[in-house]
Amino acid sequence: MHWTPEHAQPLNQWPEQHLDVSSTTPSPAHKLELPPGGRQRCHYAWAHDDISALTASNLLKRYAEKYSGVLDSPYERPTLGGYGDAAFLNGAKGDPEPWPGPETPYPLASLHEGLPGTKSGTGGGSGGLGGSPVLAGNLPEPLYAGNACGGPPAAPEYAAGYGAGYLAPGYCTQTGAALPPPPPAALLQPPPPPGYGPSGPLYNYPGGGYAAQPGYGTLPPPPAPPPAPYLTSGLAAPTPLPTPAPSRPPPSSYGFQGASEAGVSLKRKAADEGAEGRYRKYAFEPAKAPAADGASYPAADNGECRGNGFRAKPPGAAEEASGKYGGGVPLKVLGSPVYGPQLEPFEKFPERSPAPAPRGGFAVPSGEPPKGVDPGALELVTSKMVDCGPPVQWADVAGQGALKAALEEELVWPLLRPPAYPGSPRPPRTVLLFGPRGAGKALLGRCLATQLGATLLRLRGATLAAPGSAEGTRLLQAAFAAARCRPPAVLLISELDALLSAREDGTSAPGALQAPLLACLDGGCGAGADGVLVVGTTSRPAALDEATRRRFALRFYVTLPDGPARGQILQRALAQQGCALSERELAALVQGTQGFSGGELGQLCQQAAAGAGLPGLQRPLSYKDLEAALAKVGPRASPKELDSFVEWDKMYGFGH
Ligand SMILES: Nc1ncnc2c1ncn2[C@@H]1O[C@H](COP(=O)(O)OP(=O)(O)OP(=O)(O)O)[C@@H](O)[C@H]1O
Ligand SMILES: [Mg+2]
Repeated sequence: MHWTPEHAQPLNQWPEQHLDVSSTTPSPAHKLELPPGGRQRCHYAWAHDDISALTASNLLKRYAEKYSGVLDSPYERPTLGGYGDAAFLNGAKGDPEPWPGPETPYPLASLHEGLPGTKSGTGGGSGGLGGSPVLAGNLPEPLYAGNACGGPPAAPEYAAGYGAGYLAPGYCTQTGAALPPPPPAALLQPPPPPGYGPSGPLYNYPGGGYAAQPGYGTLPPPPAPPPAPYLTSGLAAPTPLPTPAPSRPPPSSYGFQGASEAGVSLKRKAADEGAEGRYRKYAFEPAKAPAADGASYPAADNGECRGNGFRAKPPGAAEEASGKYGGGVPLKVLGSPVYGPQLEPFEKFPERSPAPAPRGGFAVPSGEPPKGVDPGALELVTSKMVDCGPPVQWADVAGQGALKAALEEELVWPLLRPPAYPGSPRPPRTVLLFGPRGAGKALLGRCLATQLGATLLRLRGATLAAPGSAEGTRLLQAAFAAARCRPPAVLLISELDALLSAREDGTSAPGALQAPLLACLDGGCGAGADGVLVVGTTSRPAALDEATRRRFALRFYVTLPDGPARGQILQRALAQQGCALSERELAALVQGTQGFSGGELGQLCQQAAAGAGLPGLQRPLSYKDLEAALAKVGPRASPKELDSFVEWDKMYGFGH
């Protein structure tokens, strides 16, 4: 390029013409072919001459702001002298050494194309000065992105495709009008994507990704790492974030039924494993001599249970601590008070203490004497229906380990523990035990009363229904009233089906006590009543209509005793008669009594004693006596009947 008259224009007009940001095509005249050093000097001389003191002051101020942003940025910057504007600031005065610029002439066209608002000849839009790595990458001059002003190339660790677009080129020499606003801090401090650090391999962003950027002021946030198809070959895709671990499902409720099923099943499995398991207290007590008071199963919960809050107690301690059917030690351990004072022998209700202490959710006394109840019926109930039998501990029930654990966890514990907070689920107040006759349903009902330290009232459906509907209703109401009057109380209604007398078509027979029963269940166990647990038992669960069935919050199948349980029942029953069979004989007897219920096993022993003509136990029973009795006593429950229990349990039972 040669000298033209244009260059003879006054220096103060040159910037308007040659740095016009609206100019689209650089004039060839703008290109200087001076040696780099001389060109720089020339430029700076023009600028220095053109800028007034005020403008210089403003520029200094603006650049000071800009540099403060750069200094704040976490990026490692090139040395200050590497920026063209540093040279601009220092000008000819402060630049001691000549710039180590390239030897080749520097094209001014690059400066124009990099200015904001400059219409590129290729239609690429304005990327701002060095704002587009794509633009920089496409330029034939490799040093453009690093320094458009003839300075040294950008720091080598800042590859043109990465950080250079944000930093170095944006600070090249510009007039005050063309200066872009300082880049936002977010742009100066974008954390490099994983695997794309400044010293990492060059990453080529897609061209379209930067072309639309109008300038620093409106730059979008740094782009996220693109998907794998955009990656250059050999560049590993960013490591995907590890999939977050699935959150645990929230607990459904804090109710007793919300207990972890796995935990429950484990416990029940352990209970089934026998006396060595964690729930040793569920193990049937070995045969013992008859108790001094004549009770068949002396209370002896010395199962040394650990971990469920109930502790073993020395024989007789339960009676001493809490009287008959007192909760005793277990209730103390649970933090519930002992239900001792009212638990006298159940010939009559004892006198109530004037101000009973609160005893958990189950033990809140009604405080109201029964009203509207026939006094005669009430007297009859209190004198005849209160159970005075010995306490029954879990260990007194042979087998049924899973069922016992379920009853304790889902019924006894929630009843003994007061609600954790207002509005917490109300513990169940009704439970239905169904199964073959003599399977131990009533025994379990008595055990529940013992565990709760509750007064036990026993009703028989057949007895209530016998005198007629009116009389049966009076007795039923009196029983519920008596239970409410003296909480805690367990109302054990055996042969529940006898109260309903359901027909084949599902309707009730005339004179049945279904309606009074439902009314009593709603009133005696409803939300307004506390301290009463109703245990209904039946060997005909199919006779229960839906309304009655729904009134029982829990429904458990009481199965026939299995082999080990049969052996335990037989051992204890025979021990009471002074009979000690050898292991082989006992095993044979257990084998021969398959399908027997606990009640039928007791009948077998009685029959053996009667057949041997030994009412007074002159001699111990022998195996032969039992063999002879086996010919007369057999299991009553047919396989078909047992199947029907299983089916009903599947449909309406709670399993265990
Ligand atoms: N698992 C058992 N362990 C010890 N004794 C048992 C067991 N099952 C039943 N018995 C004994 O069998 C007899 C009958 O038991 P229970 O009255 O509880 O049976 P049931 O299921 O209520 O019968 P029903 O349906 O006729 O009312 C009782 O003496 C009881 O002690
Ligand atoms: Mg019974």
